[in-house]
Amino acid sequence: MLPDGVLRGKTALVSGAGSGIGRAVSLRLVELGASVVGVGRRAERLAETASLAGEGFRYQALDIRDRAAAGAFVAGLGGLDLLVNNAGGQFIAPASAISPRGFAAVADLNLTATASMIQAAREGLAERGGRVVNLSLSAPERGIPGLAHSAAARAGIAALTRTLARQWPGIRLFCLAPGTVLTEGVGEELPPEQLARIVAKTPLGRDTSTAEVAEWVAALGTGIADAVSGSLIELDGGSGLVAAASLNESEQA
Ligand SMILES: CCCCC/C=C/C(=O)SCCNC(=O)CCNC(=O)[C@H](O)C(C)(C)COP(=O)(O)OP(=O)(O)OC[C@H]1O[C@@H](n2cnc3c(N)ncnc32)[C@H](O)[C@@H]1OP(=O)(O)O
Ligand SMILES: NC(=O)C1=CN([C@@H]2O[C@H](COP(=O)(O)OP(=O)(O)OC[C@H]3O[C@@H](n4cnc5c(N)ncnc54)[C@H](OP(=O)(O)O)[C@@H]3O)[C@@H](O)[C@H]2O)C=CC1
Repeated sequence: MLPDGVLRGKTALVSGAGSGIGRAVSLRLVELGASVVGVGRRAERLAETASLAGEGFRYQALDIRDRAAAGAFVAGLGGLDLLVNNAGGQFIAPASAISPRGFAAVADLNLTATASMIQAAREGLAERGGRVVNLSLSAPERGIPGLAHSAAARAGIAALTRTLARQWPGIRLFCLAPGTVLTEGVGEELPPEQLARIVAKTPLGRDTSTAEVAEWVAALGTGIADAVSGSLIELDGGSGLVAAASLNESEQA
């Protein structure tokens, strides 16, 4: 448990703040004293987060894939202590059924648009010795049947995180990779029985809660882990050790 007020005076930008992990992260950062700016496409979901967070949270409807709007918004924030790139997602499909446009849409959201967010925030983060936390998937480098596009994009973000950690030593960058977090979003993609089977295959036999992800993001935001940069931290009950997630019924498709 982090001490009360540990993030007082800090400013954070959280993408995908209107639901699931992004909402939990935003609420925890505000609870610890940070001023949080939340973005996402659906203003009504962001407004719900705002009503739960109270003072300390403001929001803007924004599609991170709209480069011009996102770049201008992020640069306009000025000094930034923490950027949480949580907006992301994909559709589940066998690799053989992913069209070039489908691949490009997922690669854009989870890699290229996310990279643009980091680039747009670079100066504001550097001014304050800031930190970046990129939400990823556990063990994308091992391959995830059903998520060829997303695994490729998330492995790309892990490589970008390592590269930027070398090139921008004034900014700490992390990838945080949950295994299964039982959010509404994941529930729309996978039926409960399949989620239960994936969770049962993990060494710890458990899912990861939104509160656990939020606590990790907040902790990374405090500077407690400033001896680290560029790392992929797997918060997944050991799922990545055994490649527990296979989202297609058949491994081969
Ligand atoms: C159990 C643990 C492991 C799971 C861990 C992961 C958990 C999570 O990520 S939780 C979050 C869950 N929510 C989501 O992931 C939903 C997010 N998805 C989206 O927002 C969208 O699917 C998108 C952004 C990825 C794509 O949106 P958009 O650009 O609007 O896409 P279009 O509808 O224009 O389609 C573009 C292209 O993609 C093809 N496509 C779309 N859906 C499918 C599908 N289900 N199967 C195959 N192909 C699909 C679509 O057909 C288009 O291609 P063309 O037909 O060639 O034009
Ligand atoms: N739940 C899980 O088991 C796991 C989740 N993850 C990752 O964690 C992150 C959060 O997932 P989770 O909370 O479960 O799912 P959600 O679907 O609830 O969260 C995704 C968020 O991203 C926002 N978003 C999507 N596309 C865009 C866009 N183009 N511009 C701005 N915001 C966008 C959505 O808001 P809106 O639609 O309003 O734009 C939504 O708030 C995702 O990156 C996900 O892939 C990783 C591993 C496991």
